[in-house]
Amino acid sequence: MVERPNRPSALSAPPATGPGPQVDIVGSGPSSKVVATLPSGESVEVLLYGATVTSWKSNGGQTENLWLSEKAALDGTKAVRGGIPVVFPVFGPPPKSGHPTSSLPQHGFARTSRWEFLGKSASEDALGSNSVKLDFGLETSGVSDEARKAWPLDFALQYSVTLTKDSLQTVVNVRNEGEQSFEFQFLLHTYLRVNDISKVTINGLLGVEYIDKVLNATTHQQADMSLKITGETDRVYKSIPQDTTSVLEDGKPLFDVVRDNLQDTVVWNPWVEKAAAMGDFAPNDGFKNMVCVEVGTVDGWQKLDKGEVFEGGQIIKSLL
Ligand SMILES: O=P(O)(O)OC[C@H]1O[C@@H](O)[C@H](O)[C@@H](O)[C@@H]1O
Repeated sequence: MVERPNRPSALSAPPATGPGPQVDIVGSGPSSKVVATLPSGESVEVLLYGATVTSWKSNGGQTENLWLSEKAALDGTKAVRGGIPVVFPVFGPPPKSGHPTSSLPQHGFARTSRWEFLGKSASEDALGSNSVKLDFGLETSGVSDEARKAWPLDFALQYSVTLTKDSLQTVVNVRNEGEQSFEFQFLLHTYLRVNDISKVTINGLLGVEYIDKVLNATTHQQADMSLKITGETDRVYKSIPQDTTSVLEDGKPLFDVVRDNLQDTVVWNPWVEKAAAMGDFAPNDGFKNMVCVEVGTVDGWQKLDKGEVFEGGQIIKSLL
């Protein structure tokens, strides 16, 4: 073999590519869901009804990070009690009258509409770690006649759910497809699973102003570094400067919830009486195993003119 002095050195071999993520559509009709599993075992399940994430497992598939009620309706008859329902175009009860959302039900129609699965894209980083992104779409033509009549505006939502080994990213893209401008609110109603609510602390809200819905919607300021849940809690933290809200249990970090272009966060736990009053909340003492940390834009309204787009979302890191 002729030796060439300037022979290029051998290119390093590309990393061996193992099997990629598995994505399946399971079930049929209103119960259809998309299930994605990484080769390392982590998984996510997204019901087409509401594009509701109903399960997210990390640690090779051994740790469920989301709380889902044992009585959650998963057949498209009712918004899912648990997981990550998508709230759009209004948060909470709509303004009583005089606003375009006034005739809509609490939390709008996105969580009770059937979304379309737009497809998956998988990727692998330099270290061979996989991720998978699932895209879902909902537009004006996909909502019920009732919802369209109540909010007759042309919109398109794209919702992307990306699973990595230790995180779940959920991002929405809202587009005004019509001639008229519109206003909306958006929120990701995430039910995080915890072992014992009495040991949970929530950090990252110090100094932030909040509306306390349990105290007649009065305004307060978070004075303690750590928020503890010791009773019914329903607070809207507004315009939070720091982008991460951390959930700890027994002093150990459980989750970091990182907001992207969403300024507000609702912290909700129904506690004993409210939990018992909800027909789809089970078991009754399930409130001990969950806390909702709901990122969103719900203080005031986002306005989109014709053709404009808004994008916002979260990354939840499982730190267990
Ligand atoms: O029962 P729903 O409509 O799912 O709402 C649950 C809770 O959702 C929270 O986001 C609200 O702040 C609470 O006031 C509300 O009770």
